[in-house]
Amino acid sequence: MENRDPQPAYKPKAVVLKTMREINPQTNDKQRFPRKATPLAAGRDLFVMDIEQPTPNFVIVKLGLRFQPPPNYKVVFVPRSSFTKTNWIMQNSPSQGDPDFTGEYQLRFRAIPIGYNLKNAVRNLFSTRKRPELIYEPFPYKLGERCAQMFLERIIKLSFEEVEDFESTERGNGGFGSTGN
Ligand SMILES: O=c1ccn([C@H]2C[C@H](O)[C@@H](COP(=O)(O)OP(=O)(O)OP(=O)(O)O)O2)c(=O)[nH]1
Repeated sequence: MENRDPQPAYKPKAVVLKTMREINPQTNDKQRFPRKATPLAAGRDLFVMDIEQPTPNFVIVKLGLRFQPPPNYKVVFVPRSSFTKTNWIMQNSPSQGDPDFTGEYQLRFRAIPIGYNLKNAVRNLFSTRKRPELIYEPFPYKLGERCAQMFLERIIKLSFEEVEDFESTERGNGGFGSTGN
């Protein structure tokens, strides 16, 4: 009998992403390669391959990866949703990787203060040795742990057309809550 399945399995052809790895001798871990958490996951999880913390509220994570996407593609990095359980943010999320960028990818994170050290604040009034007044949560990801996810996206070619007016819309200039809660 003829197969009349209205939704035949969609098997898109993979776009090949040329990849180079920076192996950190400290981890020397080739296993930690962009990985899907489940077979149908949309993104590939990324691992902390190197980490620097210049200040208590600033962390640079090196992903140990360089990519050369085909010309009309870019890589995009976004945090894992579980990251919202922490008081850290990926500062330029969603971060974009240009197809002509050949360096090692890094992600930059900032902490939101979770408290105030009153004792240090008072001490700072009387001392030249400054102590930290704001309190931050420790950065949640350690070397080798999953820290974000990546996507490959098509770049849409853009050209601008300057016009005098737009077709009117129901929303018009309304934003920032104009449609109610
Ligand atoms: O989180 C990020 C964001 C970007 N990049 C790399 C890839 C990207 O192609 C390049 C430049 O990024 P972008 O154009 O967003 O940065 P910019 O601040 O405009 O700097 P530039 O003058 O280098 O373009 O930096 C990262 O490694 N991590």
